[in-house]
Amino acid sequence: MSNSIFQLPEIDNEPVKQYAPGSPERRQLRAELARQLEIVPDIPLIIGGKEIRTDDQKKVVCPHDHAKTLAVFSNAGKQEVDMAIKAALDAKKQWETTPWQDRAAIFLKAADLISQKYTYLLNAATMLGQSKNPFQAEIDATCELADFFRFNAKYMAGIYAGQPASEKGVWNRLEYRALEGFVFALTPFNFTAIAGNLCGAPAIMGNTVVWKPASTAVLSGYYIMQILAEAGLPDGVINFVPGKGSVVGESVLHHPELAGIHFTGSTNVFKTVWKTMGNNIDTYKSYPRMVGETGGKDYIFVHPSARVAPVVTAAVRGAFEYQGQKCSAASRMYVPASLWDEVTTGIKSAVEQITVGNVTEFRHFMNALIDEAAFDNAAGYIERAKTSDVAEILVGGNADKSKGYFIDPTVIVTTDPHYESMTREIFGPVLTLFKYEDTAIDDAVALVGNTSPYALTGAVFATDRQAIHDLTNALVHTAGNFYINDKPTGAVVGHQPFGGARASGTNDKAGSMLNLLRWTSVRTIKENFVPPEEIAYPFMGVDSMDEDA
Ligand SMILES: NC(=O)c1ccc[n+]([C@@H]2O[C@H](COP(=O)([O-])OP(=O)(O)OC[C@H]3O[C@@H](n4cnc5c(N)ncnc54)[C@H](O)[C@@H]3O)[C@@H](O)[C@H]2O)c1
Ligand SMILES: N[C@@H](CCC=O)C(=O)O
Repeated sequence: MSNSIFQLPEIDNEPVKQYAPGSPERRQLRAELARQLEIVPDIPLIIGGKEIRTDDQKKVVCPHDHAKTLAVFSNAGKQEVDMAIKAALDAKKQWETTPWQDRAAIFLKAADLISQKYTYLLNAATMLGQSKNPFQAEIDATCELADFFRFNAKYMAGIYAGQPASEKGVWNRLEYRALEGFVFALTPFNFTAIAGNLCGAPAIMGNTVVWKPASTAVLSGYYIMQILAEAGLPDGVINFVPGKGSVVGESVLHHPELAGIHFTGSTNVFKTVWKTMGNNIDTYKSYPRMVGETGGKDYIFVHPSARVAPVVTAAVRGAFEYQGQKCSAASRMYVPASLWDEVTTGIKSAVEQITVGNVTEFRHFMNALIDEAAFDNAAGYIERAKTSDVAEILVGGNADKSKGYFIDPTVIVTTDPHYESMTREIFGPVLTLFKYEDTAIDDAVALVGNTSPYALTGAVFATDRQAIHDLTNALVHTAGNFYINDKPTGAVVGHQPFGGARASGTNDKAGSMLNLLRWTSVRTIKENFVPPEEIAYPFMGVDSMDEDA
């Protein structure tokens, strides 16, 4: 029985633990890292709550030490993907009719498990498997994931409270149904929180999910599944099927009951998925919802009135935190000639202080790139810049993959605003600077919008209020997350809903009500308490024959 309109508990952001020397959290994290380095979990597929293993075994390795196997996992084949779809469809009836407060309670409990009992488990798995330092793991695997789960409960309740007006004698209601069918969550390697949210957001709205994690993030994904099970998520609501994208995609994208895709990853993969779905449109029972957050070529634009110290900090943190493997990472920067020497000197000297290394040595600001393909791609840009006529390396430029996939933070300076590292997403620790003449500022502003197809994040630095106003207007379509005097990374759930447009995605704003709205299909119900019994309209009741004459 639930004869109440329940209020959720107060929802707040998870505080960030600092891991300072001597702190208890630092000790506990170290112990958990050591424990995880001693074991090699054998990760199964999880379908309908059952653990399933296949002969197609793969490894999760430490990016900072690629000879070290962290876990082994089963890859799904077609048969297992079909089982996962069936499990999602079987679980649907019960889950979509589960009262909203029970769905909310499961995710609120999961958030508490993430932020307390399992914080070191998830943070350590994210550090070792995805190569994050303690701070980057904490803001991702603990804070952002717990925030997504808690704020989604709040947004769900807010959506459900949205009801229409009713005229006298009538009750109009909106029923926020789950989508008809199952949702496919296709998740990237770089944020444990994003992976959890791409499954969690549709699920809290009553949908059931087939989840294909990135192969390099299977370990943290597996722990999310275990936490959700402990929080009470029924079997089959989320089905965990690591596997090759094309194999998993083949069954899922051709299934008539595909109700939506919740994707985060590269632009090319999303376009491929979209094209496949477009070609299959006659197969589907409904028009599947397409929600995709994709790549970026994020900028920092420095106005001549800017203060240099914050620009330097934003450039270094924005470009090199997590080795530049954030879709939001600053990767191109426009600097006025009047500030050029000061800005480049500041960036160079800050970058020279950065060390790159093993995640278990807490002194490093940066760690390894996720895998060899990511390493080769970023190193390629650096090597080409070394021999380019229009580019040179200001600082950095070393790369070594012999033990781990390490690349030094690297700053390229170019005289060509359309040079390849100004236009293409690199997804590595490479920042490119372009100097503009102060007198040609309008041309430089125009470059921001027409240099790359992306429009994810961007930052402007200025102290002149008119300049801030003008830049905000001139750059209106260049970024879905626009920052004034701050770095373009580090959006917080409930504070800066996240997502971009153009080639950067459908801009359905993760961490907001706007995203959850995509996972519901509304039924409007009109109930008439006094149904009319007359067929004739009132105007037909004439007073006399004269009136019609
Ligand atoms: N805009 C955002 O919010 C956001 C956030 C995080 C990451 N990203 C983007 O994600 C990318 C990095 O993540 P990634 O390397 O994991 O992305 P990716 O596109 O390589 O992979 C994303 C997911 O798609 C799967 N996949 C790959 N090829 C597939 C195919 N042909 N069919 C079906 N599935 C396939 C992968 O296995 C993975 O699970 C960057 O481009 C980054 O900008 C965007
Ligand atoms: N939401 C994150 C980026 C996610 C993409 O990788 C940020 O704002 O930095």
